[in-house]
Formats: sequence, C-alpha cells, structure tokens
Amino acid sequence: MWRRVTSVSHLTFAHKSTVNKNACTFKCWESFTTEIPRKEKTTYQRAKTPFITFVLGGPGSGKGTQCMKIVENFGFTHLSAGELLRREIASNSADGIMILNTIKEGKIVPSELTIKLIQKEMELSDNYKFLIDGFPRSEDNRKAFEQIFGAEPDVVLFFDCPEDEMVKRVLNRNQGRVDDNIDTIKKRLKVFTALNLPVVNHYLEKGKLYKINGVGTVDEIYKQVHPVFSSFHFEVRV
Ligand SMILES: Nc1ncnc2c1ncn2[C@@H]1O[C@H](COP(=O)(O)OP(=O)(O)OP(=O)(O)O)[C@@H](O)[C@H]1O
Ligand SMILES: Nc1ccn([C@H]2C[C@H](O)[C@@H](COP(=O)(O)O)O2)c(=O)n1
Ligand SMILES: [Mg+2]
Repeated sequence: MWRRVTSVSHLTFAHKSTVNKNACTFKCWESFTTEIPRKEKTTYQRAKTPFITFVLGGPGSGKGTQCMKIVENFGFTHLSAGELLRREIASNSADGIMILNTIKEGKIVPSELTIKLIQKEMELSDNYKFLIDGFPRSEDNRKAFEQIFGAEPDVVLFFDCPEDEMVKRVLNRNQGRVDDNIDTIKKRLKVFTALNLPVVNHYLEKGKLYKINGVGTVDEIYKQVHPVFSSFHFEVRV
C-alpha cells in the first residue's frame, strides 16, 4: 500500500537542510506494502503522450540499478544523463573537456547541453516510455527542461539513501568513473543537498514524488518500485 506522507524532515540528511519548511503540507507517496492507489485511466502511446519518469537520488543511491529492472519489466527506454555526458566526453566533442572538468569537480553541466543530449536520444527512440535518470539535478535543469519540452514528468522516483551507504556503494563500484573517489563524492553529496533536494521538494509539492527507501537488497527495493508502474495503463506499442 502507498500512503500519503506529510513530513519531509527525514530529507534533511546530515547537511544543513535546504528543505522548504512549508513542504510539510505537501503530498508524497511512500510505500509500506505493495498496494498503490489507481491512477486515472490515461493511456500512454507514442506520438500522442510520451510517459516521462524522472529518477532522482544521491550518488550511489541505486538509480541506475533500479532503472535496469524497470526496463526489464515495463519496457522503458533508460536515459542516464550522466552516461550521456560521459559518452560525450569519450567522443572528444567540442564540449568534452568542459564536461570532464565539471564532472571531476562534482558540479552540474549547463542545462541546455544535457537537455540537448536527452532530447536527441528521445527523438532517436521509437519508444514512448522514458526513464530519465539523474535529471533534473537542479532547479535550473528542471526549469530548462519544462521550457524546452513544454512538459512535466508523469512520475518522479526518489531513492532515499543515507550518505554512508551511498559513499560505500560508490567506492565499491569499480567502473573506472573519474568521479568515484572520496574527494569528488564529498563534493557531489554537497551539490546533491544544495541543488537536487529543492527539485525533490518541487515534485513533492506537485504530488508527483514517489519516495523509495533506498536501503536493502536490490530486490527488496524493487518491490517498492514495481507497483508505481503497474498502476498505469500502458498501451501495447503501435
Ligand atoms: N540495493 C543495493 N545494495 C547494495 N549495492 C547496491 C544496491 N543497489 C545498487 N548497488 C550497487 O551500488 C553501486 C551504485 O549503484 P548505481 O550505479 O545504481 O547508483 P546510481 O544512483 O546510479 O549512482 P550515480 O548517481 O553515481 O550514477 C553499484 O555498484 C551497484 O551495483
Ligand atoms: N543532470 C545532470 C546529470 C549528471 N551530471 C554530471 C554531474 C554528475 O556528478 C555526473 C555523473 O552523473 P550520474 O552518472 O551520477 O548520474 O554527471 C550533470 O551535470 N547534470
Ligand atoms: Mg547512475
């Protein structure tokens, strides 16, 4: 079952909170068993209504891991903003050096650039269901997306995970990422608290946020994620 929760005090983490105190009255769906309120019977179909899910959470909170399971079960196309940026670095494009330096510093790449990469992938895809992982990372990302796409996400997943667990996972990841070192992780966590939590709160206000407890095994966490999507009516691809 999903219940609407009214307190966001648990979002303050170890840092000084940027959470809006008024957020206490906002809507947020938090799971405690597997039942979930039925959504309106909108049918999502390519060329008519793209179904957009933003996937938020701190570094190492498990966004990419859970996205793989959503793809397997619901046929979404997974677009990781970080992965698109890393691909851009690898392609030696004109922006590559700037992106690399920004990522090394744990900072956020200019919104227009990231959105351009996301938009290109969406246009190349014949799918209509998208997981946009690691985006929006800031209010600037969010506003620029809404302005350029003229659309808001249908669902926002937020993986809520303690910092010590996130640090442990990132340091054990072993994928050769330039930002998986303790100095950059500390910077990424600060940026997450300062810039990403306001985005989380924005979607909390809008009643679009599904807060997932990011602690547990991959399967335990996915048990909270699955009912979010099984409550929607996706049409068979045309
Ligand atoms: N529930 C879990 N328990 C233990 N380890 C996990 C869990 N989920 C993911 N991991 C591992 O933790 C690491 C980080 O996970 P993942 O890459 O999915 O995080 P992320 O949120 O996408 O991070 P980033 O924002 O840095 O890309 C990976 O090595 C992954 O295998
Ligand atoms: N919207 C985004 C997403 C990512 N980045 C940069 C900064 C992140 O630290 C890095 C890695 O992203 P991740 O793979 O952890 O999602 O990519 C950004 O600037 N803007
Ligand atoms: Mg990731």
